[in-house]
Amino acid sequence: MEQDVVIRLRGLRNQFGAQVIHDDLDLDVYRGEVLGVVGGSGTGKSVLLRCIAGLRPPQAGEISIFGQDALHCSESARRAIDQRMGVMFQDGALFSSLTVRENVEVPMRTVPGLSAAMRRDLADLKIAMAGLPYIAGDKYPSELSGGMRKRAGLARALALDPEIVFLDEPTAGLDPIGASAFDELIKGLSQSMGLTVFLVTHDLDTLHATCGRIAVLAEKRVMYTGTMSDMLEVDHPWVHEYFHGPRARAALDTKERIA
Ligand SMILES: Nc1ncnc2c1ncn2[C@@H]1O[C@H](COP(=O)(O)OP(=O)(O)OP(=O)(O)O)[C@@H](O)[C@H]1O
Repeated sequence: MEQDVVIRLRGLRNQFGAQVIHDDLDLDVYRGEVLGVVGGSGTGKSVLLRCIAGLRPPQAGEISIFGQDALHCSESARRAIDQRMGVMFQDGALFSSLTVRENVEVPMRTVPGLSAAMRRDLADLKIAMAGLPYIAGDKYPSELSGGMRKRAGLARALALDPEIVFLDEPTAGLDPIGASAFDELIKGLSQSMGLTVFLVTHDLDTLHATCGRIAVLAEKRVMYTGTMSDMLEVDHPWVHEYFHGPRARAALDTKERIA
């Protein structure tokens, strides 16, 4: 059966001044999958995420999202695309002067006809979906632990019932227990809501626990895509070191112990 492509990138080029980050980059993301995006530091994983999420335009190439040209459409068409996607940044990127509930309500303010009471109820639902206790809604970001801030960032990314969520290093800085709880949360949300997840990570445990497919950024493009088993067969030096190094072996041991 043909898979439904929700994000299609072709010939993408991103550069800052003379520094070319991506050149002729192609990638397809399928509906309902959790795609793990990996690559050495500075290979442009975050830049790619921001580019697809509409936060910076590429210098060249095509981005199609939900079958629509996301670069050359009207502003209202782009807004409609954006409303179907949510982004969670590394540190949650929450507004420090707003409570968690108010943060989660921010994207809802763009939706006409939602009363303040409805926004509040919906925000509480998203806060619960992200695994936070009800009381967290009244807290300010500075009053939360790092893990709770990430969950609050996830609740905000889920605010508009997105079909795609972008997660930038969701487990960075979490202790192993917090990280594996977050992995379970992502997996659960993806399975229960049919979410497509574009997940930038360095975390091999997260790749094992949540990702059906992996895309490797190297040499300015997506060099390999495939399952974890496919990655183990790749003989590119960085890919081999990453998937066969000591940390990879430890992650594999953990996975086998849990299975
Ligand atoms: N706004 C910017 N202005 C200039 N250069 C930038 C900007 N944003 C990113 N870069 C450069 O683009 C390159 C890719 O950055 P990016 O943050 O996407 O890498 P990454 O793969 O996510 O790295 P890491 O794994 O270390 O987080 C880096 O060399 C970075 O310095």
